[in-house]
Amino acid sequence: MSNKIHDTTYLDLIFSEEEFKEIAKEDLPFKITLMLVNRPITHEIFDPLYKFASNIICCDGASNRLYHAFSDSDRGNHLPTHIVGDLDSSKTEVIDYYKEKGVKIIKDGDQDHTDFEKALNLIKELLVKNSEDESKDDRPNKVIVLFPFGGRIDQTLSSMHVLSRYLTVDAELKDNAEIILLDQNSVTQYLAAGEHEIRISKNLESKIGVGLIPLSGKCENIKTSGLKWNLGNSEEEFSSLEFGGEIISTSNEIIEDVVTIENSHSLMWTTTTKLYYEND
Ligand SMILES: Nc1ncnc2c1ncn2[C@@H]1O[C@H](COP(=O)(O)OP(=O)(O)OP(=O)(O)O)[C@@H](O)[C@H]1O
Ligand SMILES: Cc1ncc(C[n+]2csc(CCO)c2C)c(N)n1
Repeated sequence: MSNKIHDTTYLDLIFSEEEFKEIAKEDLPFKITLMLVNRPITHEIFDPLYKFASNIICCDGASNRLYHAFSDSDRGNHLPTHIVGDLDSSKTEVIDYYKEKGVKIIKDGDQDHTDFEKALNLIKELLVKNSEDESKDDRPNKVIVLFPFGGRIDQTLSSMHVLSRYLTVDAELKDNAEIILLDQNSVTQYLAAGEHEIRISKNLESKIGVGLIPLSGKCENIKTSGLKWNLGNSEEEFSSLEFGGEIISTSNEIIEDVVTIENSHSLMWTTTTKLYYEND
């Protein structure tokens, strides 16, 4: 059982008013790794994050997205650090361009695992290796998976499945990093079984459009505080949530500065961004 603080207030430093933008990425109290999947890149999300990222990993065809997201003159200022996958989606000219610029290209033809999983394994290697290094950068690691939603449902559910496994079966990455899934619409993370304290970013996340959704079987016992519709009320100490069962929690709202969640089984926690409500 884990007892953890999930603090996305660090996003306020990045999606902030001008005063924070002077900070160098080396001066951040944490290290950012970006993982791009093969979906359209939104500049209002990507550009501020890029400035602060130490590793930028493209899952295969995400390399084409990054290449075409910037003009010829600006492309060299937005290089990834790694491209990983079976490389059946990356264009040859794109790979050649990035190779020439010194980007690490890691080809893995395995057809039983997605490029998403291959990229997560690479991140695990990079972060775990770093944590064993003498001259290590020992700041906490924030991994941000960019633009994972809104495309193919098989790919999206596969990404959720892989992440869920990383929290339950293979905890090595979880122990070395905090992973969020981010696009212009939502901020999503997994909560392993345990007790959690959640603090959201004021600049990016909205207090409405909140969800608690179990994706790894039934969450037998759950109790929350700080939400408009809490689970486990005064009469019954715990509630249960089950995808396809009686209830899951969607369109919930945050009403206190800190949300607490006590859950017997892992869950997905998701908030909606302010950008979503501004653009909808
Ligand atoms: N339409 C999509 N919707 C959501 N995620 C996607 C979509 N297409 C690709 N991805 C994500 O980006 C990663 C890289 O995708 P890419 O298109 O390069 O390879 P792929 O051959 O389609 O995927 P894979 O080989 O992983 O099955 C995928 O592993 C997946 O996580
Ligand atoms: C049961 C099962 N279903 C689908 C695939 C196919 N598959 C899964 S991941 C992937 C992409 C590799 O980049 C491919 C082709 C499989 N191997 N096993």
